[in-house]
This record gives sequence, C-alpha cells and structure tokens, in this order.
Amino acid sequence: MAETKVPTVVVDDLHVVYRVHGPGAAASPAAGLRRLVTGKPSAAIREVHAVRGVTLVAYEGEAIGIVGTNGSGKSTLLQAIAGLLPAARGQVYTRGQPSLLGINAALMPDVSGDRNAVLGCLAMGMSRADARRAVPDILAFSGINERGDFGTLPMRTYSAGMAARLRFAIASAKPHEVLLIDEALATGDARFRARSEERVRELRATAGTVILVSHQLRSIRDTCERTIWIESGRLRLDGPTDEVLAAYESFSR
Ligand SMILES: Nc1ncnc2c1ncn2[C@@H]1O[C@H](COP(=O)(O)OP(=O)(O)OP(=O)(O)O)[C@@H](O)[C@H]1O
Repeated sequence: MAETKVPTVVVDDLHVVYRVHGPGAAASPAAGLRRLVTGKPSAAIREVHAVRGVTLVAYEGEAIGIVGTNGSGKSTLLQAIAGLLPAARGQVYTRGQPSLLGINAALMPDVSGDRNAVLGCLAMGMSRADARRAVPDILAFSGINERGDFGTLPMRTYSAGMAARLRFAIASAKPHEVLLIDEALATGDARFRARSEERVRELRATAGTVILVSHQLRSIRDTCERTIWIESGRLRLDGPTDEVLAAYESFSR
C-alpha cells in the first residue's frame, strides 16, 4: 500500500502585492481628502506584484529548495508562507506556525550572544528552564566561541557570518513542523555550511518540512531532493532537484 503523504504547507494560487509610497505620497492634506472622497488611489502609490499565482504543496519529511534570479519573488513567497505578508489573492495553509530563519532575523545588537540565545528560545515557545538548558548546545553548534569567549559579548561585536551562524543555531535548536530558511546557509564558512546542512537533514528526519531559498545551488543540491524555480513571481518548474537545477542553470547562464 502506498504511504500517505501528510501535507504541511499548501499554497493555492497565491498573489502578493507590495504597495510602495513614492515621493509625494504624503502630498497635501487636500489631496488626501480628495482621495478619501473619490476613493481613487494616489498616483504616488505604486504596486509591485511580486508573487503571481503560485500553487504548491509541501509534505512532511521534505526539504524543498527554491531558486530563481534576483528579484524573482523567492523571499516574498517565503514571508507569505510564514504569515508575515498578506495574500492579495489566493491562500496559504500551514500545519502549525512556520518559523522563518532569515539573515535579517532580529537579534538584539546590544545584548550578548548567550542572552540572545535564551530570548530566541523563549520566543520559540520553550520554557525558561528548557531555554537555559539549550544555550550551551546552541553556542557550541554556532561555533562563535571558537576564537574566544564571544558568547558573553554583545552581538554588535560579531562578524556577519558569526551572527548568521548564531541565528541558525538558535532557530534549529528545536524541531519545527515547517522551517523556512532564507539564504542563511550561504553566510557561514565551508565548515559551518557542512554542519548546518547536516542539521537540515536532522530536522527533516524529525518529520519537519524544510524550505530553503538560496543562490548556493550546491547547498540546495546537497540538502533538497525537490526544487521549485520561481521566475518573475511565477512558478516555472517544480520537480526533482537535478532536473530543475539543470534547467535553471541553462536559463541563467
Ligand atoms: N518591501 C518591498 N516593497 C516593495 N517591493 C518589494 C519589497 N520587497 C521586495 N520587493 C519587490 O518584489 C520583487 C520580489 O522580491 P524578492 O525579494 O521576493 O525577490 P528574491 O527572489 O528573493 O530576490 P533575491 O534573489 O535578490 O533575494 C522585486 O521586484 C522586489 O523589488
């Protein structure tokens, strides 16, 4: 009998539109009143239709890579799946609250790495005791203490790579039903990249779904068996990583 696949993320004809307030958007109070009365949008507000009708289903135990040229809508799609951007049209359904791990995820620059690790664990719903217990492993995995006791120094003293490593270590300290990773693996050095790829494999083994946006095709090849190619906000291909990357590489060359 065929195994039943459990869906964790369902994206159904999703459209995401950014509204950008251009110069002059704040214009005069009279223009604002006119807009209110006539219901016409301001000419100074421009719309960027970043995701245009994407449909996909992700299943438990899958690691899916997302590729596409700059500005194709990958990060926007990930943020919409995380529930951080509203759908202009279509729907996103997820099992549980997905966790988005981005290079820009907010840690506090004036707070030490170990304290940020505790706060990050609390924010992921761990108890205070579990959070404290998790910190040594987080610091060890991140490797930030390899060149001295950086764990007790404020985050602003870290290099970009060190901060990204700590962020990844915090986010991956607990199993996630759906873990969304935006380029985070690309920032560490080769040794850390290998360790984080191993962690992604472990997260998959604990039944989660991992969706990874990256320009590092090697990372995607090593971690994901399925890849989705997004171009100009549309889904171009969805299939086995080797096939999709081959098509994407010949397109982007
Ligand atoms: N906050 C924003 N406001 C307005 N437009 C935005 C915003 N963020 C992204 N966009 C636009 O949406 C489109 C998709 O951007 P997005 O960041 O999702 O692409 P991406 O595929 O992740 O790009 P990259 O590979 O360069 O990171 C682009 O045209 C971009 O200019």
